Amino acid sequence: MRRATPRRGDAARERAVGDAWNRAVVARAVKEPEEETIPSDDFKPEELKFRDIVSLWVTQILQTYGDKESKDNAPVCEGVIDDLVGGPIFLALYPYFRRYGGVFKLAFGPKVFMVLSDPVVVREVLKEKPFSFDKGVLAEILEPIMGQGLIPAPYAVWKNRRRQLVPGFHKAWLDHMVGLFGHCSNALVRNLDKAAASGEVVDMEERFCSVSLDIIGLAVFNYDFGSVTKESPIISAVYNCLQEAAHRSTFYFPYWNLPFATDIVPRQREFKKNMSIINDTLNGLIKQAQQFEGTDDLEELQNRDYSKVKDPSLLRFLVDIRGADVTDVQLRDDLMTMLIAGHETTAAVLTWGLFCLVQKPELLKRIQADIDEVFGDDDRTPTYDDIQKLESVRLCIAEALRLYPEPPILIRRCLEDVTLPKGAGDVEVTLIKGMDIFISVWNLHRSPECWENPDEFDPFRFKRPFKNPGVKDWAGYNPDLLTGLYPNEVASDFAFIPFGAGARKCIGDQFAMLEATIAMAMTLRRYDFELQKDPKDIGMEMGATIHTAGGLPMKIKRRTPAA
Ligand code: HEM
Repeated sequence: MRRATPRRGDAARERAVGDAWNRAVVARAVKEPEEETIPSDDFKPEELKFRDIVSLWVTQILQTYGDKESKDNAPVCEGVIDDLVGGPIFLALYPYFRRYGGVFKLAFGPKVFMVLSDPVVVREVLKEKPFSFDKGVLAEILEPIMGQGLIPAPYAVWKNRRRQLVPGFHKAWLDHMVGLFGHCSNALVRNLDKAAASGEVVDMEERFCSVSLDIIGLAVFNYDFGSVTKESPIISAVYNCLQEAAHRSTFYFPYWNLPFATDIVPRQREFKKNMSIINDTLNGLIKQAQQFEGTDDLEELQNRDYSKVKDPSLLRFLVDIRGADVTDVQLRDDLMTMLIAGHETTAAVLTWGLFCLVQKPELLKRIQADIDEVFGDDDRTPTYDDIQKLESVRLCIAEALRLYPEPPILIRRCLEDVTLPKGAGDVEVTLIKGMDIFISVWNLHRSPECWENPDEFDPFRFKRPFKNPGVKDWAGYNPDLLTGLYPNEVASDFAFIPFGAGARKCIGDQFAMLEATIAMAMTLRRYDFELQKDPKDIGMEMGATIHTAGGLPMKIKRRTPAA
């Protein structure tokens, strides 16, 4: 099996690249603009991927915005910029959160931004006042790739598109997707049989990336990347474009907008070529879908028998349901956004989930026994009902999302002044119009104020209530509210937000939970795993996101499920 995208090097090299990266961008933040117009030579972003973009959003904000003196009332954490480099920024923010609390202003060098890690405050921003914020610098960096797709889209576009996209994830379609997830996960586990027989070490992160890529391609546009078995030119093009977005963010001026830049500058030519590959493929798929006249009756679409539908993709649904005002460009942007948003996120939770489980052999045995109880020795693919019964697997996925949220930081920019509730803090802070905000999902998910033994992998914590009157107006975690596939922001009163919350919450949360539960259950049912590296060396990458540095090498052994 080969991975569709270039692999990263060893952990030391990862750190070197990341270090150079952070130093280049942070150096830019503290130098006068005229001293430097290009990043230093030691920074080579060739292997940056989508997940690294988050790091850019973070560092971009560090470079561009903030007013230390503004009348926001927030505690100010001052320091030297070097304290923030040398590791992922979201990790560096954790000790400051412990020292300064759930709302503080980080002022390192000339730059300032607000860090929010308090559930009551986060509830206010995401749920109560979602339209007082936009995606700020995140939208600026993603726009050349995702265009006006849902993630970067400004409010006016977002409102329209969200209304059309959400019905696409209806019950009948998700039920049908369960079959697809089983089919693709089956290919994954069959492929692992060879490694189990030969004793070969496999990188499980790579395998999970491939299966989630194949799933998103088929589900969203009925396109088979087949990445479990071969390389894919289109996905390499996607990654290359994301790298270019990363590269662009290190420059002071948008030279790529200069006349002829896309024809003269080699990397701009490359970018243009890759964007053409992606656009040609997606446009071809859109045209193909448009050739067949379907019904535009939403009720009929949502109730159809998907087992009889030739093309059950989300694209097909969007083409059928599209309003007269939706252009092909908008459809392309929607597809591109979903391809990016729905791929590595799911691969990451599977990777970290397995990483945590192999370190707890007793727990792993218990989860495998639960899986055996549902399937016995029947080697079938899971149904929707099975997933409901597989509560402990779902809780493992949720717990992996708590400990390793992807993305670990949500980014916003204030469109108007917003006064925050106090939460665990003593003072009332006002977010000032124009200010950049990091909502630290990482801090929230590991806050000792909200979780017992927050660093412990303990999936069954979600079965126990937790309260802390010290966080004013926080309802605590209530397992009685655990009704859907995972313990969401309602059950945790915004202490657990792996899929975000409020109006801009992830539209693929159910999809992702079903997919991850099936892939995890089918993998654990068939194999035992032995980690081939010291867990301490399975570090995080330098970006603000959290894939492993160097993969998840495992030896695997076929197991016999209990009848
Ligand atoms: C484990 C898997 C996933 C995780 C952890 C995840 C996480 C998130 C988060 C945190 C947000 C909110 C971002 C913000 O508020 O700034 C988001 C938004 C989004 N996600 Fe996901 N996601 C996952 C899977 C998916 C999948 C499978 C799809 C599509 C098939 C998807 C599509 C989207 C879209 C379109 C948005 C933008 C929603 C909007 O702004 O209205 N995600 N995701």
